Formats: sequence, structure tokens, C-alpha cells
Amino acid sequence: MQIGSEKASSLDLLSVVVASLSDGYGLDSSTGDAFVENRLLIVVLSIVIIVLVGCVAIFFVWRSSGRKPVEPPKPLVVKTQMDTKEDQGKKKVTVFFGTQTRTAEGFAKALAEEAKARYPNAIFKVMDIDEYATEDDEYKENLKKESLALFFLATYGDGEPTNNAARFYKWFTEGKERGTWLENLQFGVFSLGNQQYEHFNQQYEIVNMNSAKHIVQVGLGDDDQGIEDDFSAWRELLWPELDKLLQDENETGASTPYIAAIPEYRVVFVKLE
Ligand SMILES: Cc1cc2nc3c(=O)[nH]c(=O)nc-3n(C[C@H](O)[C@H](O)[C@H](O)COP(=O)(O)O)c2cc1C
Repeated sequence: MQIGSEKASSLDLLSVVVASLSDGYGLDSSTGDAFVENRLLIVVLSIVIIVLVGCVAIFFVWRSSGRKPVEPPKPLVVKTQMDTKEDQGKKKVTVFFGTQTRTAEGFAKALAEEAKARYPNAIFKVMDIDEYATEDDEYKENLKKESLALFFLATYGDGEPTNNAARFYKWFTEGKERGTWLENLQFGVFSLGNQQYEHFNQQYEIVNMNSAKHIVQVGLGDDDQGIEDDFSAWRELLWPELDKLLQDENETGASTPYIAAIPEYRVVFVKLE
């Protein structure tokens, strides 16, 4: 074999490599020779593998270049109740909740459900206060459009807001000109807390806006005593106020939504022959 020769072919080189490898692994010289003799087969196999790998690579390049760039998913448009035609002209009430362990959320939903039955001509929308606005400016723009809102806000730590109300709290307490754009907003607040804490129920203060009007006194829910009862008592104060705001003039009373169906009878006298 002409290793030193300048004309040594690549096949010779390969044979040498295979032969030296076989030596290194303790194969005897006859086995090594067998490898060398089959070098053509090895080279052919190598070429086949290289061609196959190349084809696969070309296929993937072709496939990816032929495809349209992946578009980012379109934001999910949530069809709110306000979007439908039959809802237009109806009065709208937004029920916000700021919660950590979901008590406030449960109260907000329970109230909205009962209110829907009482006031079929109004729309009640329950909102996680964090999801109400993605940008701080959106709070202002959205709140300007509200006319009636109910807030269920729990207090944590040293009178701090819940995580989902923290952004709203920061924006609201740092805001300067809220007086002007909240002129049209009427609202009610049910605050959730526990009197064992020093800063009992402080969160309601964040919605204690000057220009906006409380439709009902603030409900102070005390988790230490029976917050469900506090909620029920506050609800009873709320309904008469909502009656005034949401009941149609021709409605007799929202507290009696059930109308009994009275069957009609007709008496027919039959003359017997
Ligand atoms: C860790 C912790 C801290 C709390 N801090 C306060 C507080 O500072 N003031 C208060 O009035 N209540 C405080 N509470 C009571 C909660 O506000 C009360 O349990 C409320 O009902 C929880 O409402 P949520 O389930 O909607 O989060 C605290 C409760 C926990 C567990």
C-alpha cells in the first residue's frame, strides 16, 4: 500500500484507517485484511448513507421554504353580552371582584345570578378586575363607559389588595383626575376581610371615589364572624336600590319575578234530552 505516495487514493486511505482500527481493537491480521478487501462495500455504503441524509435535509428545507410564515394567533375575541343586537339599549351592570381565595368571586357570581333573574331587562357582567384592562390607560377608557358597577374586594396583608386587584389599586390610588371621568358612575361595594387583622377591610377605600355615587352603604364582610350572613344582609340593602335603577316603570316589583300561571275554565251547560 502506498501510504507515502502522493497518488494514494482515498480508498487506500480508508483501508489504512480501517486496518489500523482493527489492529487497535485486537483483531488479527486476517480479519483486518477482510475489512480492507471489503473496503469498496464500506465506501459504497457510506455514499448511500450520505446521499440519504442529503435527501432528507433537502426535503425538510423544501418543505419549510414552501410554507407560509406562521402567523401569531389572533387574539380571542370574547363575544360579550353587549355585542348581541337584542341586548342593545339594555342597562348594563359590571360586577368586579378582587380575590385571593375566591370568596369574593363566589359572591360576585352569586349576586349576578340572582340579579339576572330579578332584572331580566338588564345585563350583568362579572369581571376579574385584573382582566378588565390590559393597559393602565384602558382602565380609564373602560370605566368612563360604565354607569353602574358593583365591587367585591378582599383585603390582605397590611390592608393590601389581592394579587388580581393590585394593578387596579396602584393605578387608581396614584391617579389624579379620576373625579372628572367617574362622574357618571354609580356603584356599590362589598368589602371582604377579617376583624382579626389590624387593617380590617381597608380595600373598600380604594373605590371611595369623590364624584361617583354609592348606591348603597359599603358592606363590611367579616370572615371571623360569618361573612355569608354579612353578604346576605348587604344584598337585602342593595335590591331596593337596584329596583329604582333597573326596574322598568311598568314592572310591578323585582322581588316577585315568579308569575303564577292561572288556568282558565269555561263552564258549558248541556241540556239532557
Ligand atoms: C394571609 C391573609 C391575610 C389577610 N389580611 C387581611 C387584612 O389585612 N385585613 C382584613 O380585613 N382581612 C384580611 N384577611 C382576611 C381575608 O380578607 C378574608 O378571609 C376574605 O374573605 C378573603 O377573600 P377571598 O377569598 O376572596 O380572597 C387576610 C387573610 C389571609 C389568609
